[in-house]
Amino acid sequence: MDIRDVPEAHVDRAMELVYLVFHDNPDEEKRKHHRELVLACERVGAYDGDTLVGFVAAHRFTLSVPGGDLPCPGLTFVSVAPTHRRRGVLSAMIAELFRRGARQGRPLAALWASEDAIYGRFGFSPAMYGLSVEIDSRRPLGLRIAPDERPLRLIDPADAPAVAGPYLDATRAARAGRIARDAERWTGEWLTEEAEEDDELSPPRIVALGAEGDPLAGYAVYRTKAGNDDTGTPGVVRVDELEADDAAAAAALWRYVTSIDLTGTVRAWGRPLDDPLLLFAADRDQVRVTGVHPGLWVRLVDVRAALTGRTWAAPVDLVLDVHDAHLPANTGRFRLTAGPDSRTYEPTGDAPDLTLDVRELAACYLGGTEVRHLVRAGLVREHTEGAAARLDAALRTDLLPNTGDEF
Ligand SMILES: CC(=O)SCCNC(=O)CCNC(=O)[C@H](O)C(C)(C)COP(=O)(O)OP(=O)(O)OC[C@H]1O[C@@H](n2cnc3c(N)ncnc32)[C@H](O)[C@@H]1OP(=O)(O)O
Repeated sequence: MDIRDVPEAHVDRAMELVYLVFHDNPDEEKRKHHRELVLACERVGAYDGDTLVGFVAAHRFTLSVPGGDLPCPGLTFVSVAPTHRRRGVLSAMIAELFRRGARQGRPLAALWASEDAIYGRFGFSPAMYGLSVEIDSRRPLGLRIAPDERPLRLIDPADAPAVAGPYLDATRAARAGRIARDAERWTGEWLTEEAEEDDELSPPRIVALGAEGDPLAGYAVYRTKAGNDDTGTPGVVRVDELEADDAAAAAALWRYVTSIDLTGTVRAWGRPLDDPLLLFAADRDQVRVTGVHPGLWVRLVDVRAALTGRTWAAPVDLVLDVHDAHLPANTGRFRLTAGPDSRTYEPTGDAPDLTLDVRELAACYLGGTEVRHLVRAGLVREHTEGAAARLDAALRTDLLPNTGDEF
């Protein structure tokens, strides 16, 4: 098997492989869109002779980490021909992407997993969890706080990247795990006329809080679906994104989406575990969490660059004994020292305070999982009492990591 770049001339073949393995047969417009997306990606293929039997595309993403941003390829369209499964094709393609990432200064990699069982073995872990929320909006939303009363205005989707884009950049900096979104990603992924998974949904609507000319206090992107009088099914509002300065601004936006005429259910997916809505809702029978799911999976491809590329909430000085089955440079004992202004991660011969796999480090990296919980689960070994708690204190972030940006 030959693992190499997939040239532009082979992109149609690559997409046929993708549609084959995902049981998909998209219309011409979607094919065109996928082609454009993939052309902008890094592309690795597995060739058996001249036949393309494996394919991975990697978006050239930037991910917010505590205190900054790091380059983070976003793996997608991962496909291996049914004739070539379980022969190590995916493993070989991932190994190639890791080698390139480490060489080219991209310390992270990320993906959304189609199946939980696939990616842990490659050192990926869910770095965050998301909530599905459903609100019964046949009655006014009960709130324990007063909503922000500034005016709400609808924004033309064509203006959203310019109006909401800078706002999103600011919220990205405040919450780790979020992908930078350029105008192409806004229009090509978030604001497509038709929702990919449900063609009954309306085009996207964008509502902003704050008078024209004033800075935004928040915005929501949502789509609606008409109800059915015959079956008594209420109309639905699907909230794709809702960002707000503070709880009062969030309350104003949730009140808006729950008061749209001819709808009776509001659904939101990928909400953060610490969503203030769940606390300021007056009636949790009205605002229900209907699911908790793993969010973005992250891999520390270059552990040193990843750990020194984020800021730390508390001083820490610990020896980590890290195991990485795929990237030997990450394996070994390293002393992590970090404080508000400095961070180092250097090889050491000192006795370890914690022993862990690179996969566990990925789970904790953005503050989405506590090291102590992994110690209790038998996945991290604590040699020095209190070491896990000290690492947790340093990893802690004000807001839990979250993104609903699925790719
Ligand atoms: C980010 C994304 O795009 S997610 C989408 C992933 N793609 C799909 O689900 C499409 C359909 N599936 C496929 O194309 C393929 O089955 C893939 C890509 C999931 C796996 O490709 P393969 O080449 O078969 O994987 P490979 O042979 O390298 O497997 C490596 C190991 O993972 C295991 N593995 C691979 N796929 C799975 C799976 N779906 N469930 C459980 N284990 C799996 C293999 O058994 C093997 O284990 P081993 O090392 O103990 O022997």
